[in-house]
Amino acid sequence: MAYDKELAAAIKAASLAARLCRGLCGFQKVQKALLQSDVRSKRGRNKSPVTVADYGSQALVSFVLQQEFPGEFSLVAEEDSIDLRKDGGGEIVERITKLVNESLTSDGSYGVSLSSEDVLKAIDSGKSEGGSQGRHWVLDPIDGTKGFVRGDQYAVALALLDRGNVVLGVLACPNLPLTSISVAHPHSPNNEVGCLFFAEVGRGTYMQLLDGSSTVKVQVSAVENPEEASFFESYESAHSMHDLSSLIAQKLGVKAAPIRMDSQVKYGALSRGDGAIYLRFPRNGYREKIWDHAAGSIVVTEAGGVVTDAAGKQLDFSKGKYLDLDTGIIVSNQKLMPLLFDAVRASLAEKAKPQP
Ligand SMILES: Nc1ncnc2c1ncn2[C@@H]1O[C@H](COP(=O)(O)O)[C@@H](O)[C@H]1OP(=O)(O)O
Ligand SMILES: [Mg+2]
Ligand SMILES: [Mg+2]
Ligand SMILES: [Mg+2]
Repeated sequence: MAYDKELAAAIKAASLAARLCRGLCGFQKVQKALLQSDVRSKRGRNKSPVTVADYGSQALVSFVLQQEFPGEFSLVAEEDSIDLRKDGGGEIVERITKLVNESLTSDGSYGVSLSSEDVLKAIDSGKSEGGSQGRHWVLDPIDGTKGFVRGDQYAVALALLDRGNVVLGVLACPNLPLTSISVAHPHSPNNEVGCLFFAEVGRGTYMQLLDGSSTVKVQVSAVENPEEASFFESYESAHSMHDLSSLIAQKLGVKAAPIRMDSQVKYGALSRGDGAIYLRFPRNGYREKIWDHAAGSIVVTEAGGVVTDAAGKQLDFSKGKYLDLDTGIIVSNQKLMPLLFDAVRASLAEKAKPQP
């Protein structure tokens, strides 16, 4: 219907990018494990890691979308080529170009080989600022780079904004087990892994294997009693305040220990009912980016869930690269949300009180 062609292209682009990442760091191909030289620190104050796979994934998704939609094209994406163009970047650019070309050859649809400059240009076409007018693709080429480097969870997250609203989202999750993850088995190394979630506005959320087979419609958990609910939060305590989540969980009466996981895989797992709540409270001063929540939020809302900030407001993706938020992001099903919201408000008030 309205966005069918865009959704098909997004699934193709994210699947190819996931294949590129998997070749470097997957349970199936551990022999091709990430080399030390493949991981860099970004410039600036926030020296977050970036790898050849982050760049390769962004180049590939950008190239595929531009092939599928020649003409007007706008992409808001996490990475840029500034560090790659610096002296000494040549070798890493060659590695990225090789990875991108191997992925394109394995797919066979485009019959081209990209030069290093083509790859750098593809990465840089993600410089759009987004906004409330027109259509913009939104990409996190690897969401959860720290998880990727550790061999844990990560996602290729791609969404489309139309006049400021997220209208479709795809989350490729190469390390997510096909069956439910739980507190007891957060990693399930013996289980088959690799899922892709996709959602289009008004049409529900689906999960399939990364090869495109076995598509099923998914729904968030129907749990109404907080004592039976389990909750997700960041693996990294620097990304979200674990002490605040545990206070909220305690006030709510949640019994289970938190399931700690990297990236928007949390939204995917929640959309199929693996847990009932996701709590995210970044430390003061951190500004959330749209590419960290656009795909995940539509995957959850189309599966029947609710995603708001800590004041209960819907996330607004129309303001450019950043989300303008009150304090944090909370996600749950319709039934639990009022209780969760009360527990969040009470916990924030308690934390704000001066300590005796
Ligand atoms: N200091 C930070 N606080 C919160 N989130 C961060 C911080 N630094 C990076 N991130 C981003 O948070 C997301 C990971 O969230 P989670 O903690 O849920 O795994 C990623 O998008 C990561 O970026 P990146 O895409 O570079 O990995
Ligand atoms: Mg990053
Ligand atoms: Mg991210
Ligand atoms: Mg990223």
